[in-house]
Amino acid sequence: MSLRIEGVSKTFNGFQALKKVNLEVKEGEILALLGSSGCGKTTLLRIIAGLIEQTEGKVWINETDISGWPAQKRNTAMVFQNYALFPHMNLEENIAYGLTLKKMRRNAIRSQVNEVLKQVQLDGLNKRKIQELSGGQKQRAALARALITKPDILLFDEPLSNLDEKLRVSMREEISRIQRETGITSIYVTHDQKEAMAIAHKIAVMSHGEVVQWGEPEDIFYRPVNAFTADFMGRVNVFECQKNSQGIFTFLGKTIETSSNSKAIQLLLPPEEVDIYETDKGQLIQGTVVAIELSGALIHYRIAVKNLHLYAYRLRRVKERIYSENQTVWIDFDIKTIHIFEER
Ligand SMILES: Nc1ncnc2c1ncn2[C@@H]1O[C@H](COP(=O)(O)OP(=O)(O)OP(=O)(O)O)[C@@H](O)[C@H]1O
Repeated sequence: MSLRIEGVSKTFNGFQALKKVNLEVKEGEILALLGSSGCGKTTLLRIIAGLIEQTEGKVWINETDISGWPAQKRNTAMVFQNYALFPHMNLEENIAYGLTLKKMRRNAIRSQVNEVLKQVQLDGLNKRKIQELSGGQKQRAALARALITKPDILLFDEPLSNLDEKLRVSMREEISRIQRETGITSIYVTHDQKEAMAIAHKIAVMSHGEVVQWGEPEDIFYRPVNAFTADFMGRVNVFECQKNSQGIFTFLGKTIETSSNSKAIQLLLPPEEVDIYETDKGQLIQGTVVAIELSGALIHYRIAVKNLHLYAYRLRRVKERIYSENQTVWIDFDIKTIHIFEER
């Protein structure tokens, strides 16, 4: 099933939480709604589920306008951060709950429960009490409970926020796998850009109730439309650049080719594109290492160059030369790797 959000706005007592949001999720795809707290992600999810009603706009599933439909008619299922499992029921009863409401036969329920338990790799734990499950297992249980209803649209509301980093990584792989296998069109709310990049076919970056940019993860990461998206995607090295007296934009002595008519542009110099040298090989730019941070297999250098500070990320390999604080270094980058923002 495909999902389309058309000009959806939501106002709560005069406060506009969503402003004319337009989005589309193709059949079988995951769209990540990415944004900081309060930007309207959950509100949009709840509108799709039919838990609240939009002030204006429409929600379409395939070619059907479901805007006025009650939640129970929509065939969506939600997976929550806090699992929302029933503590007085065991695992099997929790998962069967949606089907018992539909008054299905017990044998049919049992076989479907076993099937989804297998899918989320909890098979054999049917009689476990909820409080005897780990955080990761509870999240699998919550997913199983959503899957058993065979929803047209799966809605994930920050499902991994309560888990530690290692478990988050393995669970997002798991969600990806299950989503691929079932092919259920999904929306995944998160404030974590890494999670969004890892899991989604498309990402919508939201701010103050609006979609700032919407596209493939690679586009959003490498070609953010403005400094807000760049910052949200964890991209450092955003600079402003003025036209010189000859009407040319230059950055650290290099000429930028652009057809921009404005007096100033904003650009991103990807930190992974900055090379560092110990000695001047000619045409290099002199700087001083101001700070060094180790981030897993990467070394983040902050380097003072002329009147600005820029970051250079290098892979921390055994053979890699490691520079020290206050060391004079020379840097270089290919001017073609800079990205100029469309919007300011
Ligand atoms: N029922 C409500 N009444 C009044 N204001 C609300 C209501 N629900 C949400 N809001 C407001 O709408 C805005 C968007 O809220 P929403 O929960 O959608 O944000 P979010 O992006 O999901 O944030 P978080 O990541 O913190 O969950 C917030 O400013 C919130 O306070």
